[in-house]
Amino acid sequence: MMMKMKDTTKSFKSLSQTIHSLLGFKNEIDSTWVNTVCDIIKSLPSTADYENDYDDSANGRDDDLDDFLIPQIHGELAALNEEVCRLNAQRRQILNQFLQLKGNIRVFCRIRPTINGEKFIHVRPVVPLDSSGILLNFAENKTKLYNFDKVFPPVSSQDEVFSEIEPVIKSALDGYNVCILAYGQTGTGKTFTMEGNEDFAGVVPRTIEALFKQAADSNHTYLFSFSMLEIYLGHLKDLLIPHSKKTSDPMPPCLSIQTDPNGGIVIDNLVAIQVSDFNHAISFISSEVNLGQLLPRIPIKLLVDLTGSERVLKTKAWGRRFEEGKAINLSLSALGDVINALQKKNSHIPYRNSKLTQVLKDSLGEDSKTLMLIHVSPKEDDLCETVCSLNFALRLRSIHLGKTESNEVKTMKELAMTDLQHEMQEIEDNRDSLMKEIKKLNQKLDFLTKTSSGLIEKSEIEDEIAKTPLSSKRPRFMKPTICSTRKLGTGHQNLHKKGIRHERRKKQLPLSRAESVSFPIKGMTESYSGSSISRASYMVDLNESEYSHETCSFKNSINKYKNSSKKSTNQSVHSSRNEDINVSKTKNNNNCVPQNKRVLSIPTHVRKSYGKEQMNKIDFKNTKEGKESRVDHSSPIPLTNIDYQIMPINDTYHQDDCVNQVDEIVSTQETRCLKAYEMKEVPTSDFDTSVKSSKVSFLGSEMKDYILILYLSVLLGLGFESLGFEDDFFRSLMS
Ligand SMILES: Nc1ncnc2c1ncn2[C@@H]1O[C@H](COP(=O)(O)OP(=O)(O)OP(=O)(O)O)[C@@H](O)[C@H]1O
Repeated sequence: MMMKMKDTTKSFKSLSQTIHSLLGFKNEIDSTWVNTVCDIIKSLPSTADYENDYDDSANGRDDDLDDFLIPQIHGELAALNEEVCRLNAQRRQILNQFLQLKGNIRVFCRIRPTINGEKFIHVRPVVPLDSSGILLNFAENKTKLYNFDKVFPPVSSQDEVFSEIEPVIKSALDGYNVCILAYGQTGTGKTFTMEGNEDFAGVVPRTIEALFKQAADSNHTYLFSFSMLEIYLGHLKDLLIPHSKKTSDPMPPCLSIQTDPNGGIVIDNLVAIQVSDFNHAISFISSEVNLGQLLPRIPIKLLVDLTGSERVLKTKAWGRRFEEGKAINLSLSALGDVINALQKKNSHIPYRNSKLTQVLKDSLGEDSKTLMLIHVSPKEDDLCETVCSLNFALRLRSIHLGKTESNEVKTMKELAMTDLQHEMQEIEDNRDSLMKEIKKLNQKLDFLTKTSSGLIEKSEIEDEIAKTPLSSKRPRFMKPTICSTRKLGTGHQNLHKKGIRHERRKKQLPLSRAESVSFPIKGMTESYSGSSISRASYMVDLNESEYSHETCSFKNSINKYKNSSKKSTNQSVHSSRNEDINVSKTKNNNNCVPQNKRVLSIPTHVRKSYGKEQMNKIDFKNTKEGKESRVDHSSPIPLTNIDYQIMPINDTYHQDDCVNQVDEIVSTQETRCLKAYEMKEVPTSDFDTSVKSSKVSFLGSEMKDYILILYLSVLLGLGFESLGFEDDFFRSLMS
């Protein structure tokens, strides 16, 4: 405790020196205000305390205890992992039993609701009876009953459809081949079911999400890769390879269907892109036929959106469309034959009759789970197509059912399935809680092993810090001292602690500036105005010579602008604290800049306060009327590079005496850095035309002075703001 007090007092003692040296105001500034600040800080709990505590606990821990704890945790982990493996195997087995009871090949039927004011003239041609039956009114007083494994009536939701599919998706991660096919006439909702739309996500995005979630929850590492294959007129096409537009473009490599030594199907030359997360994966989904592949050694070809199954004659197609129709029907018929033969357990399965069935060979095999989603239209006009689709389904189903089951058998089956479902849920819950325990123990183990070897991850410490009450954190006032120690060359913190602070700043900054930062967004079609940027956070970004904060701000601003209403051109929006840096707007889409560029301009009121004379000293290269100034930030920027982008708004910065006192501090390094920037275009609507033609060197001493003062003020402002000293205090400091 004494140690802590001593350290903290030392920091406070150096505070006045720090402030004096930062400002170069040694003689002018009355130290009473510094003492006042010190008193306030003393009364506040400090994260220095926390960090000392942390260090104490890390350094002063009993090594013998570690030696005892680490093997004990290893033992616990091994036991838990074993139990998880056991539960996984049990769950896999039960899921498989459940799916076998349900049927490895199942046929569902979804009836599209009426859309766009569709009306029935006579009777409804397709009437859902219950969860598995459909009544078809195909002629006056003539009906036919069709049974399915599941019927989704027009009112059924995407959720309901997916809940039936989900167990099959789970079994894909258990190593079973899975194939989900959407079949039906054009316009019956195949794409709606498979892809859905923004409001009603379909099977594809839900499946991908479920796969990633399940992979994340499991204690195995999965590698996902994506391929997209289209079968058109009997030819294979890789949808991940862009279409060649010119004849001179190189031809994409030929795709061919091969069989690997294990009997699995491999498409030679098909591009497979490794996907890291859900969003990455989903960005690839847009094709007619999507074949997903899951590695390692668990190939699943799923989510197949088949082309419309309508009869060629009905469509009155000719030429290429006729050929298309023929090819589609041939492959669908071949698919029916394959499923038919599989259901009959024939010794010969006619996979080779079409490219579609060749590609799907291993997904339609004996151990695979296949779901066929038949889509039908509710319209009378489509009755013939509906009959065709239902008969296609019937062909698959009738064999599948073989001997009809008695009601008793059906009920028993259902009861058994419900039991299995409960059992599975219980196992999953148990496994989840074990996984949580494993995670905790792993964290503990990491901490122990790293602290005993002196390696503590920043993030772990951050976590610990985040857990401590806010009041125990060090006020941000102390941050400028890091900068000052750097400037004065008296840095004493070890890298580890610097890392903590840097990381912590990263976490804190967006909070302090999320409301006030904006950058132009690529692709914005409307003009918008940028809002002011928090000087404090901005300066810290540059001070660290890093752009991670900037990126974060940029993302914030993108989100902000995505959500915000459009604002008028040339209107500068400022944060509540009259911030000093203004980031301008683009006027039209063409002027939008890449993400690594920022558009900066000087708002009218700043220009006014700055004065024409000072503005004339700015060297705006390539200035053009009506356009924006562009600054390339793609290369790292040293500490003071920001200089000529910052325009002080607050009049207090204009005091000449301040300017004179900091003059000598402006280094030649800044001059060099300034040249790294190119300010190409500046909005001229409010500008004096003399600014445009001005080629006077920017490095006027007054400008440099303003900039430096602003910089120093910002450093101090960081701390004062945290202490509750807002602008008033900041201004009084400057004056
Ligand atoms: N269950 C549903 N609920 C609401 N709208 C639906 C539903 N099913 C289909 N639709 C709508 O019907 C229209 C046709 O659906 P969709 O494009 O999915 O048909 P499709 O069978 O994929 O056609 P194609 O074979 O031409 O690709 C779309 O506007 C779709 O939004």
